[in-house]
Amino acid sequence: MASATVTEVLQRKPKNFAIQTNPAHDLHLIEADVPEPGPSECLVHVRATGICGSDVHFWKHGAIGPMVVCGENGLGHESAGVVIKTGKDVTRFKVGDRVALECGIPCSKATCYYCRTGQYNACPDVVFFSTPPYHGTLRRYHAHPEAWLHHLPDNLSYEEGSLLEPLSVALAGIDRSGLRMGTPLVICGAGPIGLVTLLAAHAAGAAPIVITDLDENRLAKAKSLVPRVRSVLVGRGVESADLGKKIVDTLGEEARLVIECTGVESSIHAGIYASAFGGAVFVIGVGKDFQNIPFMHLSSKEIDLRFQYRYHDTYPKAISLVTEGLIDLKPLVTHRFKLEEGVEAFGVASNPAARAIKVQIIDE
Ligand SMILES: NC(=O)c1ccc[n+]([C@@H]2O[C@H](COP(=O)([O-])OP(=O)(O)OC[C@H]3O[C@@H](n4cnc5c(N)ncnc54)[C@H](O)[C@@H]3O)[C@@H](O)[C@H]2O)c1
Ligand SMILES: OC[C@H](O)C(O)[C@@H](O)CO
Repeated sequence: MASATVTEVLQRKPKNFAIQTNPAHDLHLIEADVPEPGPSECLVHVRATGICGSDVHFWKHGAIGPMVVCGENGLGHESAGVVIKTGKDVTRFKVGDRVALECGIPCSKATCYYCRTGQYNACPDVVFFSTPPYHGTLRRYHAHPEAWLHHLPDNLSYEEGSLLEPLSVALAGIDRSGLRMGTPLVICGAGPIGLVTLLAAHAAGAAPIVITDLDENRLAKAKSLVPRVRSVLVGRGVESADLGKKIVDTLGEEARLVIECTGVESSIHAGIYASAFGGAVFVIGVGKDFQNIPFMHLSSKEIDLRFQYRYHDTYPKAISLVTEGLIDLKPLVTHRFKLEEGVEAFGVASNPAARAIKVQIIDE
């Protein structure tokens, strides 16, 4: 079937709706201009965007650590879509190509140590769409540098394309954590990041695996995704050392690796107490600016406490893992909304009673 031209698409859907927040925590739908792609950019009709916890955080709290919402700020960075127009220097994409958007655009200068050495997630001049002051990709039309678009194989839906972003976070963490086949693993938190980490760790051969959460429904979801996972329901107010012991009992041994996906201090502590001598607690979750650590416990058990910040070079790997059938991201999507219903979608994503895992905003 011939691809629709930009004129046809814009005739059918002329309004470039976007979801924005601001320092007054006012989440709203706006109509933005349709951007003209630069010479090395593609204009993308964004077809699917997942709502991330950080989007909710920017809306409700106005900041994540040093990233502070200072003005009108468009949200969304888990997106996939179709190219509807190309800049004059674009060589790898044509109109009609289906793409996943990698939303952190580093400076890529040879003078940038981090870009030069491949650690582009550390580029100090990165433009990360949706992180203030940059608008996000939760909009109908978005101009994206061709270098940071990835071809979406035919057997991957736009939704799966958007889920490559949280999968990227998990893959980056798993890669740097040194997880191996047979590593006894604990995953703290069964939100989207914990669940994607579970899928990836299962595919990578971690065994046995325990996952924790405060929410029984999320643990049930984990079990439905990976039946062999063992779950620990975290009671509020339980001492972290006691919880650590319960996790060890459930795992059957002390953990060689804990991948922490909540950023909550007590959960990090429980992970530390569940670790073996020489083990590692690898923190993906983000949380309070200052947190205490059980210093002498870490010291006397030589437990490494390490962190992950976004990702680099994960999209091609993520695409292969999903295309080859090792990781199925589809069951993570629990709710779907139209772009025009974006504010309502955020209401569901931020309401625990709605039991959402991944809320998607779809624009046909
Ligand atoms: N490092 C990075 O680059 C990066 C990237 C993406 C997301 N994140 C962070 O990862 C974390 C997880 O993201 P998400 O989208 O899954 O968030 P989420 O809030 O949807 O899920 C967190 C889960 O942790 C559970 N939880 C809370 N306190 C707990 C406790 N004490 N013990 C066990 N479970 C507990 C919650 O019930 C929830 O299910 C967030 O902090 C997010 O900001 C970090
Ligand atoms: O996956 C990317 C993360 O959600 C972002 O780094 C966010 O936490 C702040 O921009």
